[in-house]
Amino acid sequence: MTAQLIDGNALSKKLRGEVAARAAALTAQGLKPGLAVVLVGDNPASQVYVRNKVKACEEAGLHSVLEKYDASLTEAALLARVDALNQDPTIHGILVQLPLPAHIDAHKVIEAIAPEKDVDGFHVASAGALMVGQEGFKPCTPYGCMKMLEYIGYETRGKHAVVIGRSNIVGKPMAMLLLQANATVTVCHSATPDLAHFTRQADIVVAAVGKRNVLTADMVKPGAVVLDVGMNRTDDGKLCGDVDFAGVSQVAGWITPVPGGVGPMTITMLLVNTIESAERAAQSVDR
Ligand SMILES: Nc1nc(=O)c2c([nH]1)NC[C@@H]1CN(c3ccc(C(=O)N[C@@H](CCC(=O)O)C(=O)O)cc3)C=[N+]21
Repeated sequence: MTAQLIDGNALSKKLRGEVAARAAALTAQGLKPGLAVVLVGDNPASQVYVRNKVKACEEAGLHSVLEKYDASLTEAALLARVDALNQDPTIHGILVQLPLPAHIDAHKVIEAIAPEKDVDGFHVASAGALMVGQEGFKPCTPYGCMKMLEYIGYETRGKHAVVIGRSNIVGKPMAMLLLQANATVTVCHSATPDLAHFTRQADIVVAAVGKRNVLTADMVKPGAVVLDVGMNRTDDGKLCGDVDFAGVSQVAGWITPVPGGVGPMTITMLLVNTIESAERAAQSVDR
């Protein structure tokens, strides 16, 4: 292994400590920051993620409410819950865990969240703000990736970044953040004919496809930074990313592991967005 590891757990520990200090200061002022997590159905992966989010809140001194509903919950009932949380002054962030059951229109639910409580950064208003460079919540996973680049002191200006994947929650916002950080950005996806042609030119590769071994050693420029957003399982049930870690870590300069890389950073940035939202709420009360 020649690449240096970008340790998402270590960076998370540092950043969550900062969140905890800000949460303590707000709490002392009489405003306890609060996150509501809404889970519909019994997707086993979602159960684990949601539990991790609630646990992270507790450890950082944030108040959290977990609302669990069974898969038969109607769209109207969910929209009514979101509206109640929008009105609730003890809640500063609302996260509706995805995926939602097929009978519920996820877009409709996300658009129902008040943008000032959209700590996932999934609302069209948040996406639009990111696109035009206005203030708004950044989606947690790409935001966490940018923090990892900052952590290793990586200068993105003038570098070529290749993002593999074009989802609304990772690929597209990742490209926007890198662009804002003065990188030259290429977005590749399932219809890109020769992926390796692009990745071989990249100083930064972000793999966000959801498929194992999308990126192999022969596709990586020596010294490149490789950020692995994938969350997959090997045949024997172990968690793994989109990157062939064993091979790519022989060529790359920096690499994120899975687990212990981007995953914990996603939760960390959720806490950061929530504390930010609570601080904004505190300021609007002060005035
Ligand atoms: N509204 C919404 N917001 C989300 O942010 C959201 C979502 N829905 N739906 C599902 C995905 C997935 N996601 C993860 C977050 C952290 C880890 C994480 O901490 N992973 C650990 C390992 C966890 C394990 O062992 O399973 C790691 O990589 O080290 C993983 C996955 C957030 N998501």
